[in-house]
Amino acid sequence: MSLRKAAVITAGSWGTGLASVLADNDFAVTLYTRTQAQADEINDSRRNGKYTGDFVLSERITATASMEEALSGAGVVLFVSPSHAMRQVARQARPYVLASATVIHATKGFEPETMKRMTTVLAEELPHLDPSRLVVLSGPSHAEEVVQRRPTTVVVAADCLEAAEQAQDVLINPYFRVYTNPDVIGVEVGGALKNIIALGAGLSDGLGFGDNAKAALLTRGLAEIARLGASMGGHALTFSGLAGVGDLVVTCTSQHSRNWRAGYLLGQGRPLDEVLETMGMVVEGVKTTKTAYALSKQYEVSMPITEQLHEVLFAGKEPQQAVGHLMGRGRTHENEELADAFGGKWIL
Ligand SMILES: NC(=O)c1ccc[n+]([C@@H]2O[C@H](COP(=O)([O-])OP(=O)(O)OC[C@H]3O[C@@H](n4cnc5c(N)ncnc54)[C@H](O)[C@@H]3O)[C@@H](O)[C@H]2O)c1
Ligand SMILES: O=P(O)(O)OC[C@H](O)CO
Repeated sequence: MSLRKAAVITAGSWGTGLASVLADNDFAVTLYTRTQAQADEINDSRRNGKYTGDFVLSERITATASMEEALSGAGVVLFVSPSHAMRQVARQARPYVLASATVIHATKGFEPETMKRMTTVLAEELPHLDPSRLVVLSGPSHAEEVVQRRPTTVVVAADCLEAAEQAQDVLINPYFRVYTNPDVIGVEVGGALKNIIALGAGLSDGLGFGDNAKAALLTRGLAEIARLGASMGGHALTFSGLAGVGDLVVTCTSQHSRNWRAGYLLGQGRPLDEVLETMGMVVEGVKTTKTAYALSKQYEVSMPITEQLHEVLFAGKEPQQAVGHLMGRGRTHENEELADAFGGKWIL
């Protein structure tokens, strides 16, 4: 059987997870690695040790440190680099990405310097592509479970329905269920912002708080995500879907989560630099906290959890003090819109 060709850029944990899905879906996959040593390891041992441990990669996956070789003839291209590296990686890829390719990104974050979403960065760096066909993939999906073919659901969004359906078509299989969604902004913003709340949930667990605190963080965190997301142009319903609640739940409750684990170590009193060093993998929530804090000011949206986490991460505030601040704020309604909706019915 002649296999269709897909390229996955770059070869971290999620890149490896998605390469495995594509290999299972009858693609010959080329995985772009940052170093020749990593490509050699993958090709020789069928393992990507640093990122997916002992998981044995499909024979259909080949690694290369050459961007040209990775992208040559690829009808499907997946960008999965950390958000801070997306522009550089896309620029490097530009000469080799076919104009006809289905281009999907699965990165959760904003460009730190510009606060731009990843489809914006890709549209700027790949000007020969139709921007309405750029697809974002998001949702509750830890690579550790995807490589073991455990049931997982995700969402793909694009302005162009046909492009979203093409992405759905190449990725869906019996253990990887892919839904389409028209809300590119909502899906990208939801996927990025949940990492902040996951850091907070880890911090809460590291401090020894209980399930009540975590449920509060999830619920009030979702309110913040939806407020900023809607101000940026996302649709409220997206935040109650896979790219909102779904991803928030998995990232705040799973020990696979890099963001939760980083928060947990911070909660145990470890300094941020040391935590990031220990993790060895990207913890998107740290840079995203800085961006979301700035966006909350720009859009004049109240984001108290993000604000307190920002103080803890970047201004040396003690986590206990941040919790005291959150719990001791002035009294408010749970939801202003709901209070307004019931306005006539309150007994005054
Ligand atoms: N790991 C998961 O389960 C998972 C699931 C869904 C989404 N994501 C998202 O996918 C993205 C990637 O996460 P990950 O967990 O695979 O990260 P990772 O740390 O496992 O891997 C990152 C990869 O990017 C490469 N890289 C880092 N900096 C680079 C640079 N400057 N230039 C080129 N390459 C560079 C690294 O070599 C590595 O191959 C993140 O936005 C993350 O939020 C991850
Ligand atoms: O491991 P994390 O915290 O980077 O989260 C990975 C995915 O976004 C979970 O859906």
